[in-house]
Amino acid sequence: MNPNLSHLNQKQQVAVLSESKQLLVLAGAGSGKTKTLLQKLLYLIEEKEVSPNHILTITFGKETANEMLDRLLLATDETGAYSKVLTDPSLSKKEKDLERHFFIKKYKWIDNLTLKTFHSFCYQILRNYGVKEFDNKFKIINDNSKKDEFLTTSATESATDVLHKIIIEECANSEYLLDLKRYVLDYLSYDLRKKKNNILNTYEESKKYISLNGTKVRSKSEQYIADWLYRHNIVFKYEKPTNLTGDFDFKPDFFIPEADIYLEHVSEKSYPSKQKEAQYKKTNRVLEKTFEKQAQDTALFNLELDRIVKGRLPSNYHYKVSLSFEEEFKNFNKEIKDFINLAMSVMHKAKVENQSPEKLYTKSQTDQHERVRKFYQLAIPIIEKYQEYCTNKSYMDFDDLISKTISLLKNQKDIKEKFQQQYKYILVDEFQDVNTLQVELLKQLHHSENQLFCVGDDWQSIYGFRGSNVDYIVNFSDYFPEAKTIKLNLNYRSTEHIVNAGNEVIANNKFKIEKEIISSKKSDSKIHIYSGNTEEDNVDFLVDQIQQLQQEKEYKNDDILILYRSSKMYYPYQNRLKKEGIFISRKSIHASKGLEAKAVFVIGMTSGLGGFPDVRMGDRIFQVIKPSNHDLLMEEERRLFYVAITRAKDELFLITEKGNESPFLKEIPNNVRHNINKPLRLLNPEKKLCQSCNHQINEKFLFCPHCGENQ
Ligand SMILES: Nc1ncnc2c1ncn2[C@@H]1O[C@H](COP(=O)(O)OP(=O)(O)OP(=O)(O)O)[C@@H](O)[C@H]1O
Repeated sequence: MNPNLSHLNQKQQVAVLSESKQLLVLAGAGSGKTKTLLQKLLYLIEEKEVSPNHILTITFGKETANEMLDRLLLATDETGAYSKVLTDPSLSKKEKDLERHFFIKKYKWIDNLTLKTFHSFCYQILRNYGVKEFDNKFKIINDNSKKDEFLTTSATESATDVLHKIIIEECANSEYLLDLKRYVLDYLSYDLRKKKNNILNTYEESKKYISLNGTKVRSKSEQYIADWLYRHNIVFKYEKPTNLTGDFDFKPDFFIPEADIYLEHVSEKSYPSKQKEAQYKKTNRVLEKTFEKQAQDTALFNLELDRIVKGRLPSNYHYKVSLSFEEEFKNFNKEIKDFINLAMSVMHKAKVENQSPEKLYTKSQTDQHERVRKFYQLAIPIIEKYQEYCTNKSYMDFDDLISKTISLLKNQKDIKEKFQQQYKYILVDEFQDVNTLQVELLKQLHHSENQLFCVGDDWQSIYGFRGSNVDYIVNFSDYFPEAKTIKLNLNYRSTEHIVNAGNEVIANNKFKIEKEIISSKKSDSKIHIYSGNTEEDNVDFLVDQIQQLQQEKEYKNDDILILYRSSKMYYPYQNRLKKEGIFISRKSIHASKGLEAKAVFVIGMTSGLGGFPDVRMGDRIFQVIKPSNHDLLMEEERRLFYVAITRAKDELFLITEKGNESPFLKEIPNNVRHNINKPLRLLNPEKKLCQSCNHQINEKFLFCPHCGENQ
């Protein structure tokens, strides 16, 4: 272990040596934030003789925590044995994890460090000290996502299972069930909506409203009548072909057999009903009429419908219908799933923003749209019951881990003091991605006499959609008033063209901290921007360039990285790369944080929906929790682009489609770009076709990489 500060540049050294109680190390990509944080850790232990027990290091992902542990082990293990473990290709990830565990145990000082993710840190606190706040033998409930961090203490049921169960229970109340069904029919059922929007050309197709029992009717008011009858357990026939006198066929709007009543609803669109009325009269039948005007006021309309059937049905006709969830929703499994997913997202977002279901409900009811109000009327009771259920079963989800730890520290001063005394140094990586709960937790843990050391890059904040808020880093001193900031502006990773392109791109964002990042490397080549005429051209180009890098520059698989905004963009490339025997790392940009490679290909640089940027404002339902803003979402997309291009050390390729280029490409300055528009055939005239399979190959190849035939 050697905290040799001469490896650091001057500003990095200042950060390591700083005694500030609240410090933000703010830097551009590749400027050594992680390196500085680790050096700080080593310096504290080695030079300042701080006990590892007094240091808390927090990271975002488990991978990053492991990477930091690896870097500490490598710096400590002078035998070289750990280095061998890490580079041993025969060891699986699981085996390497196990080895890491053994090595940590061997080096006591590393074992005594608290180097954890926010979640695993809170998990540990609640297990050991949370008994007054919650059952400390809690289990983790998650939403079917891949987090396997706490596998051994996970609940056997998922959050979705629980919500589903609760909805079924809630539907024992017929009012709730019918309201949910109305919501599903009105707002979630895609097939019905599709039908509604179609041009209606036949009389039958113009029945575009669907009532609770599945009857298709012609107007919203008729739907209301049908629903009212169904809710009151009254059997009815709609537009049943009828002939009362034997010489005239017609279709009454409604017929209620039990009461022997015919009901016609009259609106401006109704056909004249004189002939029908004559039939009823001739045969002495009871005809009742309702009018469109009455339907405007549901309270009055209810009374009117009640008056119509009163006295003609058994007196208990209005007794609540007993309906079964299974029966009512048997054709709507997908819609119920969508409703549950929406309720889950709302619950998650509300927790991250620290908003109670009660408060959310009140806010939602002032929304001008019925759909939004109705959603919350249905979802809030479910969310409240879900919380009760989880408490009863001692379940906690990932958000609860943090919020319960916060309330533990707030409610129990002795425990809070214990942690404040213990953690004299709190080091936080990737600070740009914190959310409201995480900032609150840090405030609770940080004592004014201790040091809070945060590193991050506001230009790389890309998790706003998951609840993180770039404001915490941009306005750090609003939240930590004693704060000092050190800016690291020397990029060690990328060539000057790439660094300049990054600076120029991010200059288009308004909500940021100004910094001028400088490169430490001269550029050999410009940024390659390829716009093919077809998808095939793009695939050809990517394959060709990878082969050239491998053959001419001897790049290994690890030296090349393919990045995309969304995984769909990779589909056209997938099979071809496999066919060509090219096994290169590929990642979504969100998952590429902290990574670097000699050559980076960013594919799918197109415009429009599903391209890049891909700004989606989300469902209005979420606006109740936190209003979204198009410009801010656009800035987050641009930061995502910045993260993508700054992963490249030497070569950067941006692949787009001619005529459909991403607007971000225009932001790359002309003096650092190399535009390529021609298809590969014209680019590389020295290419030839394989004699056996006709595949286009490099002139120099002795065999075809596609079919293997000698040339
Ligand atoms: N003072 C330095 N001298 C030489 N190389 C350095 C120095 N500081 C950092 N580096 C190198 O620069 C590269 C980037 O460093 P590091 O990963 O710590 O940056 P980062 O700021 O965390 O990056 P990003 O935020 O883009 O993921 C690494 O290869 C690292 O070893």
